[in-house]
Amino acid sequence: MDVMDVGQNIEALLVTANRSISVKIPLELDDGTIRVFKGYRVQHNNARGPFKGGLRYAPDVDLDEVRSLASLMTWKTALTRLPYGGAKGGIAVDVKELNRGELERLTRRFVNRIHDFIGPQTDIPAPDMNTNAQTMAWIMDQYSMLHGHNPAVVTGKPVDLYGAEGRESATGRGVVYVIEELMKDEGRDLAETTFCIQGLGNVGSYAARFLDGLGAKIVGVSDVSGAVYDEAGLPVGEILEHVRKGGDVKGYAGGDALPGEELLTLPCDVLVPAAVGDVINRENMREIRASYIVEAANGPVTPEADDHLRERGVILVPDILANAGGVVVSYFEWVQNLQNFSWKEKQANAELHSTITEAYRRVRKLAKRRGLDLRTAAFVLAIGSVGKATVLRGIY
Ligand SMILES: NC(=O)C1=CN([C@@H]2O[C@H](COP(=O)(O)OP(=O)(O)OC[C@H]3O[C@@H](n4cnc5c(N)ncnc54)[C@H](O)[C@@H]3O)[C@@H](O)[C@H]2O)C=CC1
Ligand SMILES: O=C(O)CCC(=O)C(=O)O
Repeated sequence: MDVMDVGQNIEALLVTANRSISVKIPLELDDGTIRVFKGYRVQHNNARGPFKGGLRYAPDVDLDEVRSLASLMTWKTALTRLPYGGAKGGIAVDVKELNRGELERLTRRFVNRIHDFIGPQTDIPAPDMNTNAQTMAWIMDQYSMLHGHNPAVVTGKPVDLYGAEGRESATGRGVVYVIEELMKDEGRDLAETTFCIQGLGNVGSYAARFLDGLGAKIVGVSDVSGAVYDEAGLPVGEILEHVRKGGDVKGYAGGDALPGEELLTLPCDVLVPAAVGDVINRENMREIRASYIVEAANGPVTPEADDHLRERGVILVPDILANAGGVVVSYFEWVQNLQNFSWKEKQANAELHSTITEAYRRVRKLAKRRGLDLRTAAFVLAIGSVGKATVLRGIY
């Protein structure tokens, strides 16, 4: 906060979440067992508009994690100038332990617990780790049973059910738009640049596909099962097809198989962590060999590792910029739902390109002007914008 002109009183307003919701979700499994899950929704700030942010299903989800992810959403929507605040939610559950019907009931019961706190002008959830368009369809349906038909309560829905063309690929596409700008600024040719990507879920797989399409050389990829490396470049299309059919990276036969965590320290020019948080940390920060890190995941670099990498001259594009493509196209979906109108994917991609490259340009310009790293510059812009909205609305 000290590189910004944010007064202490405003600072106190910005660091605390507006509302933190924790709920108990009892669920009867198909075999008759009763399990009790914990669900969360943290609404961090709505000075600039309704709360907005994803829902994640993972065993280690807790209130602290959701709280910090919710604040990232506030800065992300501000940086990209979307008329939203920030929120995040989740359920502490291992999705592999539940079947489809059980997951549907869990999702619907979660909505029953939080429906009074969400809504198209209040708080609009979206997909994140281990949730997808189907999860969003269940949320829309359950919310509509309680409040009347209302597709705009959630984004990232299936295209056949009020979803926006382009939302599924938007986060990975945005990551690649940012990489293209970064490479231009750094005077590098994508075809001569090597990439390692951690995570081949929604974000990582689309980022890999689009980078491959641009002729970039992807030398390493990983998922929770393991990593694969080939310094000559991996056959990305073949790996993605293997994953699409339900396979994991460990089960892929080509390239050199490695333990998953080794992906992060492989020799490459650009490292794209696109999986979970805190993976680049005190344990491995000295072994990172990439010159650039593009944070496709939320919070993949701990503050200590961030300081260390900055001192070493590694250029890092922060999550609130690099992975903002998802929420940008979520915004387009929301607008289309409110207008009962739908755009073609080409339009969504073009608007995404201009929104994200414009945000990147503003960050890069400020960083250059004030001698800041890209993360600090992005936070200066985002926090400044939320602070200004807070003051303009008036505190009483
Ligand atoms: N889905 C979206 O639109 C957005 C997602 N994000 C962030 O991107 C990241 C990934 O999200 P999604 O792709 O949606 O999730 P996902 O659930 O579709 O995929 C997650 C991927 O990470 C892998 N993974 C999990 N733990 C791992 C580990 N310890 N090491 C290596 N790989 C591991 C999984 O095997 C899977 O390939 C998360 O941090 C999420 O918050 C950010 C913005 C939007
Ligand atoms: O699409 C959205 O509304 C939010 C996506 C998200 O959770 C994120 O950007 O981290």
